[in-house]
Amino acid sequence: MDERGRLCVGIDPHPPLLRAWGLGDDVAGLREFSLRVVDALAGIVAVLKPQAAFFERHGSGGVAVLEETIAAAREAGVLTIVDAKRGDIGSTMQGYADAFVREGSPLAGDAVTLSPYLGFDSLTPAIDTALASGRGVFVLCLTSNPEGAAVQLARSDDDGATHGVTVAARIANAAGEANALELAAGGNPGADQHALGSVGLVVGATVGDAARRGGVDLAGVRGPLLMPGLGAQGGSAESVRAVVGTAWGQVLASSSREVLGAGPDADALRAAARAAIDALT
Ligand SMILES: O=c1ccn([C@@H]2O[C@H](COP(=O)(O)O)[C@@H](O)[C@H]2O)c(=O)[nH]1
Repeated sequence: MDERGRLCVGIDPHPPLLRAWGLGDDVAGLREFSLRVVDALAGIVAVLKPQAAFFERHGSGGVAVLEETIAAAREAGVLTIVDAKRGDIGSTMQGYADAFVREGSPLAGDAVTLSPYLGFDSLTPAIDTALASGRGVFVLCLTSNPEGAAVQLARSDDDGATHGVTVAARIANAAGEANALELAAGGNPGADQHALGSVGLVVGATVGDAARRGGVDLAGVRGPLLMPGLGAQGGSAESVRAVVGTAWGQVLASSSREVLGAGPDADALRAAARAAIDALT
């Protein structure tokens, strides 16, 4: 990010995009699309984010393309976040951890997105496995879709001590605690205020003042903020700034359809990505 800026481009091979690129909605089209995106953008963006759903919908052949895409990105020197949004009871979570963040797994990028709906602590196997293999996780906190707030900004009143704390704030606080432990274990218990831990949050570029309303201390998380929603969902560099306030140094904003829609021409893809990077600078 220091070298290339704050943009992540999602690899979301929607059927209409495949068609617009002159490709079939099949495994061959998926492969061509994904490898062209890696080839065009690997040298200029900080991170690529393949959306697992659009690979899985093609069955085992699609999953093989996801593996090939992750390997191609690694070979080309760009980080990947596999957007899989996994979450389950702890014992099953270890299976997801082995798939998505374990060293040597063909489905492991540099980080994976996780859903904390079964409780933040159910994610421990994935967080531990990620840390052990030099990878990271991004936990859903304030998602970009309008339906998310009903759950994420709900306030719990299940015990007197935490009465009125939002779900999102609990997630953010737990991520902050994990990062504080990691940073302290690394011999940096707060001396470098800019150091970030490996447990990031997903915070939509579209959520406006939800962090303030939900009592979510984004700067206090001391982890990266993956911010989808640029472009097609209405988010912009300005809306990102409004969402994060003083946590700007943690931002990795993400766009899929808006950048991908500029293709299939590689120069046009690169120009769209550069424009987004510049806007975020
Ligand atoms: O809160 C969230 C979490 C994940 N996403 C994912 O990001 C991309 C957005 O695609 P666009 O084409 O830029 O809208 C997509 O893969 C989502 O599943 C999100 O949008 N919001």
